[in-house]
Amino acid sequence: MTATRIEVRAEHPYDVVVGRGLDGEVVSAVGDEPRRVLLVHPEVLTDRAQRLGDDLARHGHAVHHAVVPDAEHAKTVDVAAACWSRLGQAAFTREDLVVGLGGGATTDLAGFVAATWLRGVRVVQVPTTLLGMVDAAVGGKTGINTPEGKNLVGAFHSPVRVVCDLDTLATLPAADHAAGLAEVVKAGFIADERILDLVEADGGRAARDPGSAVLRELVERAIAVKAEVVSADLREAGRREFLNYGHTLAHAIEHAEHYAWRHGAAVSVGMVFAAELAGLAGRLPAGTVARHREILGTLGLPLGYRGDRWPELLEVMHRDKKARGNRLRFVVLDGVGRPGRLEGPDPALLEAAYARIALPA
Ligand SMILES: NC(=O)c1ccc[n+]([C@@H]2O[C@H](COP(=O)([O-])OP(=O)(O)OC[C@H]3O[C@@H](n4cnc5c(N)ncnc54)[C@H](O)[C@@H]3O)[C@@H](O)[C@H]2O)c1
Ligand SMILES: O=C(O)C(=O)C[C@@H](O)[C@H](O)[C@H](O)COP(=O)(O)O
Ligand SMILES: [Zn+2]
Repeated sequence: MTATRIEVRAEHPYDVVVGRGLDGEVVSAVGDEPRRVLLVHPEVLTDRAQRLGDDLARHGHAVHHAVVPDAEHAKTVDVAAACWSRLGQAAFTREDLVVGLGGGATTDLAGFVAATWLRGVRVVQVPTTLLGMVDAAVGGKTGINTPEGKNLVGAFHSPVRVVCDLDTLATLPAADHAAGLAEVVKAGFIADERILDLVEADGGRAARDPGSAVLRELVERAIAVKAEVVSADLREAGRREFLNYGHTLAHAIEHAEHYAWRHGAAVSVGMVFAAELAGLAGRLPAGTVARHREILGTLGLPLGYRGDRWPELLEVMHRDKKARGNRLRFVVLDGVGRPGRLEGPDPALLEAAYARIALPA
């Protein structure tokens, strides 16, 4: 099956390549001249990293492996510093490259290391989770967490290519697959209703099948949504905020759970909350609010969170990047494909919306 190429027009244009058996796309993105390559990956992907590293070495590149902690544990200043040390010891120059191989946490870290080393070296992103393919590795947002919150330190740094090899999804645990579908559904609600129709068609079965043609269409559609938004507003001066649908509450939940929750699971809860908020504000019909619960529920994603944690969540949400001064700002929908903002909502409205998703402790 031929690969699909979706272009992102950022500081430089680059392709997101979707297909199967795509290691050659990584090698060609690194280029013909011999380079030093830092291949950043978690231990769970060592075999895959070894194969890719050998391939790069056969093409004359000097490959250095940086094995980083799994999942969100990778997104710390200590791990970034360990990567900078590897780059320094191997005398990486501005001609050399970083390759991020892994889920969104790994590609966020690898992108951040590339953004900061010598004030910016090239990065090739090779996402191995559904979430990484449809969202995290695309668009050049890179970052790490601090004790105060998620993604509080980072940089916009576009990759030179994103290589989405669907074969890698065969080993992805079902819960991580579902988490990725949450971001796919997000793209559907903000910009592409066909995504929602596809998920609904068979009660989500095809979407949950990593080998299905439906999943491939969902992946390509979600990437197309992100590529279009990022091409129009790379640095989030306006429209890019819509990609943050559901994330204001989601990031606070992840923080409250010390990152034991998957990002996509938290985004699912965050979208239900945002839908309830828009419903109570009189902006979204009850049927569309219910559609959030139906679709996300079908995919086995959570729809609520502990009621007793509201004060803590509210405090953390004030550190959201969309907040201005003491005013919270939420992305809400005025309909499917019609995202907008809710600025400085009345605290009673927020609490009422939260009451609708609150679960017993
Ligand atoms: N930069 C962005 O625009 C952006 C967008 C969305 C999400 N994110 C970030 O992405 C992260 C979440 O990404 P994620 O959901 O990919 O989680 P993750 O990176 O934590 O990966 C999930 C799990 O899957 C494992 N894994 C990865 N590939 C595998 C494979 N092929 N087979 C088996 N196991 C595999 C990982 O080791 C990990 O345990 C969060 O940190 C989130 O903030 C960033
Ligand atoms: O690309 C974007 O822009 C997004 O907001 C995509 C989100 O899915 C993603 O989780 C992002 O990392 C959140 O960004 P942040 O700016 O809120 O840290
Ligand atoms: Zn996200």
